[in-house]
Amino acid sequence: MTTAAPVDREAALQEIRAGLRRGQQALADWENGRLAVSAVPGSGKSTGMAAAAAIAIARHQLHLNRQLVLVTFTRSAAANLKAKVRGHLKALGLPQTSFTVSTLHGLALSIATRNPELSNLNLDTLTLVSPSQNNRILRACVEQWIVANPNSYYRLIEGRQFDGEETEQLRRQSVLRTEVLPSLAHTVIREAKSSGLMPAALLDLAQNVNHFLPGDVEDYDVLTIAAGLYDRYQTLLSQRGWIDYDDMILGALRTLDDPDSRRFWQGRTFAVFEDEAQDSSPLQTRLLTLLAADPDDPHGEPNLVRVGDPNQAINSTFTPADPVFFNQFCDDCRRQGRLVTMDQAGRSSGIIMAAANRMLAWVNQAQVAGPETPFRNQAIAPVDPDDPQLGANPEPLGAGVEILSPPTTLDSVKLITQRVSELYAANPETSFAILMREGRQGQFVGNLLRDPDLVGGVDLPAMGLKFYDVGEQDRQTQVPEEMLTLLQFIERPHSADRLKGALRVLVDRQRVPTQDLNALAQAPEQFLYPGPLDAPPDTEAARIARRYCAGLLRSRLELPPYSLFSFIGLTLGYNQSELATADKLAARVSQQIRNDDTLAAAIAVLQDIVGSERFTAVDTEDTDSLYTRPGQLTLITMHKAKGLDWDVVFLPFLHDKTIPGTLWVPPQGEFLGDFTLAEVARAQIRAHAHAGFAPGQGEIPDIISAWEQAKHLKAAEEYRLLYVAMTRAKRLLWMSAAQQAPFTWSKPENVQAANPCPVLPVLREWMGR
Ligand SMILES: Nc1ncnc2c1ncn2[C@@H]1O[C@H](COP(=O)(O)OP(=O)(O)OP(=O)(O)O)[C@@H](O)[C@H]1O
Repeated sequence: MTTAAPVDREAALQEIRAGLRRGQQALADWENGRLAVSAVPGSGKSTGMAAAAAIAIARHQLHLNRQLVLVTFTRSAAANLKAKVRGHLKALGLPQTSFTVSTLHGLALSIATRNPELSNLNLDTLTLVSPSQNNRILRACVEQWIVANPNSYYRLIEGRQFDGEETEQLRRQSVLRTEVLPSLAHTVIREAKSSGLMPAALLDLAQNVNHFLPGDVEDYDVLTIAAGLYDRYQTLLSQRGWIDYDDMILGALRTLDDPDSRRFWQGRTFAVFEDEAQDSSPLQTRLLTLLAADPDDPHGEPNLVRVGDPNQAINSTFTPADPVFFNQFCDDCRRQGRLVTMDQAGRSSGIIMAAANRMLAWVNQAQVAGPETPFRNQAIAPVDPDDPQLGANPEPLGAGVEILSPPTTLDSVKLITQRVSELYAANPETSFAILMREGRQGQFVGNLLRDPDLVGGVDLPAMGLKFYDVGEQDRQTQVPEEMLTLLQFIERPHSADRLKGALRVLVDRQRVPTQDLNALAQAPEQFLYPGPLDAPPDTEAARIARRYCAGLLRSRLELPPYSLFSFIGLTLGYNQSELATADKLAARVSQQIRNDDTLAAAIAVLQDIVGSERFTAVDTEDTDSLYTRPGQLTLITMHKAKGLDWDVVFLPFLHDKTIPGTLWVPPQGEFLGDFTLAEVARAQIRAHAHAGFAPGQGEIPDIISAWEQAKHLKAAEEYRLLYVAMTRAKRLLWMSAAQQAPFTWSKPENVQAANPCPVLPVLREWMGR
């Protein structure tokens, strides 16, 4: 027998550290307590975090019962980080069980479901409410609220003025019942719940709202209405035994309220490292801080390392995440000498970083998004000459930054095609992306690019360039196939093939540990229902597999085929969009089996769907690298592009109507006033959540001030989104605003004169300096 050569651990540790740049090393040198790492785009946050994790594991000799908990925002980020940490641990000869990597919700769910009696969440019985079920619940809440609050409802119908005319009354009722109130409920529940506010607390908050308004402005007591809707929502969810995403976090927090449980989790958690910390809600941060605390010194410093870029916070208008919180954490840490700034980035050419810096400085100084500045004052710097990253800060292509204003949006696309063909001809290994603000712009571009005649005869595919339209591909997920595999197992669990198929899916989705599935599947009956004389594999991994399989089989007895889809989605740990796909699939299948509502019929329909071209499963192993392949032009939204990069990035439709854009009051809702109730309520709740976080915050603003704040919030976020988009480019950042642009992107052919986003003239002037 040969033994592996002993690892010179100290040398290996030094080597890992030497592969880091300055800011990353400061992260790797963390020893205990809190640490804030504020990082610029392209600075290598995950590279730094993976190395820091491995070093901490080695230094503190962590193991299965004393682990480092790494938290990331998405599952693919979790997979990437895990692979990096594993690589380091292998080199160090350290146990792979010394750390976990999960998404925040994944972590919360494992804490909550380990002690169902404390969290009230039981993995065997809970159902994650799907988006469409959620919509139905919201509608039900609205109907119940109307019955219980006829006066408030009538007050809304009256709006700012009303002459009592009957058809107008009916129209207003319909707008309120189907649009305004469901949207208010949707926004408020999310916002309040993730800020840790339950309905009663929201009602209290409503008492503090300033109602001194000018005489001509209608007031509606929006938060009281919102609290009423929220209260009903909670009741309906619990009656049905459903949970939403925030309940997972709340369930975990309830578990940690229990002293024994808290001691258990805190005891096995040595420290928490959080990535993308700018995107966490207050509730999520509370969970991580609690977990990171020392059980013997609960009020001492938690071992909590939070890494993020407040300037890339782009979820604040649809989640309660707000860069205010992470900025505050950074400022607190700075006062104690616990702030690391990772300001060197190797991704882009100097001119691209300089353009992003110029944009950031101008937006902050011009106060284009209200009195608060959208960005943390933090410039991106190039790396040192001896930086470990090969080819850091590459030479620019062309001018590095190119800004155009062609006559129409069609001309923009023609210019892009032209530029791509030149650059691709010069170097077929170049990666390209067109980043759009909204999906409909993507459809417009996609349609043009698929027909060379429309774009001046340049035939990119004929030149060999690959084309990846992410919006289009998104529909092709693995969801249908996985559903089919699990339903087939549920239908015939005693078939070894089907059992194995199901186990493979469970392993691939990281529900069940990797193991020899043949050993489990060879005798399905014994594996699933072992009798006293049977000796099925009895490892921990096998027991986990059995538990999942038993849960699936039980669901067949308890649920109609339609509901099995979301149950399976939950079992497989689907993310929100995958759950939405599962839901859509369920709707489609159940429509086709209306007359034969059986599992067999559902399977037959699914087989058709999976077999058809439209739903061909894509390989989602590593979507990031699929999006950024060399020799490919990728069409993707700015939001999705976060975290990725390309040699050449096109930002074609930068008009002021989209960036920063304006908050919109739909015409049918104008009878209420020049605002939307949902945005008003959001800003009011946020003012409360930010109390103590941002200067001057804390008072709950009146309806008019709240609407003003909502506008600033949106503008600030749009500028950050533009910053994210600009910093995706490595060697050429191409930006344009056509002189004419569509009034709405649902009708791209209807163009009218359009102004550029105010950043463009500023950058142009700066370029010509
Ligand atoms: N120390 C290093 N040595 C070698 N390569 C590095 C190092 N640090 C970062 N890189 C490389 O730099 C690139 C950018 O890193 P990464 O994607 O982690 O940046 P980021 O900070 O997450 O950027 P963003 O926030 O803009 O998405 C990656 O290709 C990574 O491999």
